[in-house]
Amino acid sequence: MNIAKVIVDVQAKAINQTFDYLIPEKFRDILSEGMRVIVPFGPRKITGFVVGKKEESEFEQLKEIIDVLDINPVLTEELLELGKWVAEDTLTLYITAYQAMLPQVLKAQYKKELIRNTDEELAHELEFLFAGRDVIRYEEFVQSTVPYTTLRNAIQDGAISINYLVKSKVTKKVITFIEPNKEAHLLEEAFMDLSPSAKKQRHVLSFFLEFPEPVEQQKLYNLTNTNRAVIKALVDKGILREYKKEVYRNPYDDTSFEKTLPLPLTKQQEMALHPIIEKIHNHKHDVFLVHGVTGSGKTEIYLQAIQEVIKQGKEAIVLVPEISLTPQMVKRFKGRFGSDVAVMHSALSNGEKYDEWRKIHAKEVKVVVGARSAIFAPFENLGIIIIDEEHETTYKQEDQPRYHARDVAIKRGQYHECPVVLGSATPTLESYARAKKGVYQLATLDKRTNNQALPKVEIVDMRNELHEGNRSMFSIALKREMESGIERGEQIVLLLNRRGYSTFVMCRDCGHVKRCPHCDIALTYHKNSNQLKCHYCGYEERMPHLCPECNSESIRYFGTGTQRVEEALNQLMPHARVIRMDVDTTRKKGAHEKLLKRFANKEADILLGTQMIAKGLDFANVTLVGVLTSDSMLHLPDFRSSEKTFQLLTQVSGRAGRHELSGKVIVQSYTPDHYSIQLASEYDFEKFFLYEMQIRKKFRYPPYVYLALITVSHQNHVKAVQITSRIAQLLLKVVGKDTIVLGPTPSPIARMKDRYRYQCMIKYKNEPELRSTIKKVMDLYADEMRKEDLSITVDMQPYHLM
Ligand SMILES: Nc1ncnc2c1ncn2[C@@H]1O[C@H](COP(=O)(O)OP(=O)(O)OP(=O)(O)O)[C@@H](O)[C@H]1O
Ligand SMILES: [Zn+2]
Ligand SMILES: [Zn+2]
Repeated sequence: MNIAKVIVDVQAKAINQTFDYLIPEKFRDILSEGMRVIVPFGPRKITGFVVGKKEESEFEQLKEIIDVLDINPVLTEELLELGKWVAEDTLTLYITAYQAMLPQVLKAQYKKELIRNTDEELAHELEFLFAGRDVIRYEEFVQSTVPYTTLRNAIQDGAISINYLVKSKVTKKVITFIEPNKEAHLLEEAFMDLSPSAKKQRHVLSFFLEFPEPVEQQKLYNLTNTNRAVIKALVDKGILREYKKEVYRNPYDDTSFEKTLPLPLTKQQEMALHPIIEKIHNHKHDVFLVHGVTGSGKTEIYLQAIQEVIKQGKEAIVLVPEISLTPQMVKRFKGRFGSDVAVMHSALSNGEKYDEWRKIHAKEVKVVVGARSAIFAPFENLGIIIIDEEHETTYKQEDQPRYHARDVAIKRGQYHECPVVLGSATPTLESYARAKKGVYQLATLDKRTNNQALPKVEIVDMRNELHEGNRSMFSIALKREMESGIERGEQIVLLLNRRGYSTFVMCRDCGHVKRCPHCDIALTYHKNSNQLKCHYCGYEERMPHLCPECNSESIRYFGTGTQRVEEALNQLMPHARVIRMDVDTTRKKGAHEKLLKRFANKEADILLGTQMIAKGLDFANVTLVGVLTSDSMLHLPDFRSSEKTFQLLTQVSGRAGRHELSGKVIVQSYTPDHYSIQLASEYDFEKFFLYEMQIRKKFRYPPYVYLALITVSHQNHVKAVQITSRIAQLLLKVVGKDTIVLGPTPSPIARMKDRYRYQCMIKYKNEPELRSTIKKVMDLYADEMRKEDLSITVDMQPYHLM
């Protein structure tokens, strides 16, 4: 077959189709589906994905493929199909979906090199090409006469590998190792010969006498508390030797994880695991919802299910909300499965991400633990997919393609005929409703593994505190509990719920609030730089001394940032040691882990932080959890705000009393009677579910209906309204009579970056044609979108209603 069907990298609606290209003779044997190619497109050369091959084309005079970028396909047949589905389901371009499935490095064209991995004889032509070298530039191969099939075979045998040169740096990292340069008894002699005053050198040698293996230079510095000069002196004397070695940039040092063994399961764990194992054995797809209270041992269930999958020679994907936020989670998977685990998350550098992806692609690992996009891991023999904390909204991508990882997981589970496990202490209403209907299999764990009761929750009415003259952000009860906890040598987690509660600037005299001149939103105060910033467009200005409206001096910032809480805490309890964890203190790579480690080592009494401390943490010594502002989220214009509040309170309460010590939770609130706060304090998920479902039914929200959100934005206000209104009318004409089309209404942020934003929301139960209808409507505006800077976006599963 000498014609390739190619999806090209052009971001335009009109181009969302395959183009035929002729496959030149030299690529004919190796070119296969799922490879990236370079093709001519108009006057340009662009990349594309080969999605099929055929004998004949209805077009004449096809252009030829210029180059092939991969020797092994980067997308499997399954992933090609999956990408097509994702694109169609989310109304995105095929190319956008395919690119979302690959690490960044593979989205661009990078230089490549070929590395010889073996001393054994290569094929004749290859020996000639390498000419005694271990590494050659890929271009040398392209310019040679060596057939592509020969190279492909050598790569498949593992004799040669391809390396992408990212950012002109090699993707592999070079590390310096130090080792003894003499045999043991000679090393001892050398030790004796050293002058007794060379204390540091003697110390290093005594280390090597005990551990004569090579050790990383950096580690050696730490282990022996020494420096470069000392090592260099020993190297110069010929006692030690240094050499450089290429290693994978492994962000996690596998040897540093303590090996763990499967725990004997509790009865409830056993009952949850058993049906999953059954599906694994019978190669059947099914979706399980493991609803287990915090600390009920859900992770141990995942681990043992994966173990079974690995035993069958299959692979596992584990999604966690944003893994950099839960280093403890990585530890648990690496501890059980060691170097069989790849880790993928957004805090890794592009090179590191690529390394992890490549380990999966090369089948060097069995398990991937990762954030949302890890759902596209190129495994070909999946035995299980696990989504931990399935209620987290980070599983929904907010850019194109706007997919939900849960949907993709189920699609892949069906293809591979393997179970999908959703786990949470607070499942989404959507999932729980499905489980109750029997669409998913429900397993309930209502006991903690340590058989401790869930920590008791006390709700403090902050309005009363105010009446009684306590103007601080800490209630009397919280202060009392914190003090007695610290006295007993126990630790405290303090949550500041910052969503919808940022630090804005207001004039106390006239009420004027500083807003962004380009977006319809209050500016946020940044203390360090004494500036006001817009979080949507990046606009910034200096904090004013006087109110621009009334010239009063009483302009100041409101709201409670973590910094301010920290200051207040230091005043209230000067002896307490506080670790603050928020976006500011965790920006640096590895900072997150360091802070948690310090807390685990009891270097602080209080861990103060935002949402990021609410989940996944497991510290034995934490007995008190305080929630400073439990209701700040309740008033956001989002129908899920009660659900999110319930989830957050339940999750953060679960951080206390997880081991021997029992725990307590204090929730401060201005709306203590709100059902989501009341029911969270009673850990009554079932009751919350029933109550909230009634509300969703009454107001017609998911899971009773599906939503689609169309957002139109334009610099001209009238135009934005008109187009949204026209779209709403067009849709109204074709949808069924049960379907509701709302709009045009201003988006919750009605202006952003000087563009007016209007939206149209569709609530429907059954509209099989809705996607194609919306597509047709969008096509009407395709020209205007290209030429007039009109933007129309569609979200078929909106989470951020902002
Ligand atoms: N069968 C078991 N026997 C004894 N201890 C167990 C068992 N299973 C789990 N544990 C321990 O119980 C604690 C809680 O388990 P785990 O963290 O897996 O719970 P979880 O349900 O995932 O909690 P969360 O939702 O709060 O993250 C952990 O310290 C874990 O090591
Ligand atoms: Zn004023
Ligand atoms: Zn702005």
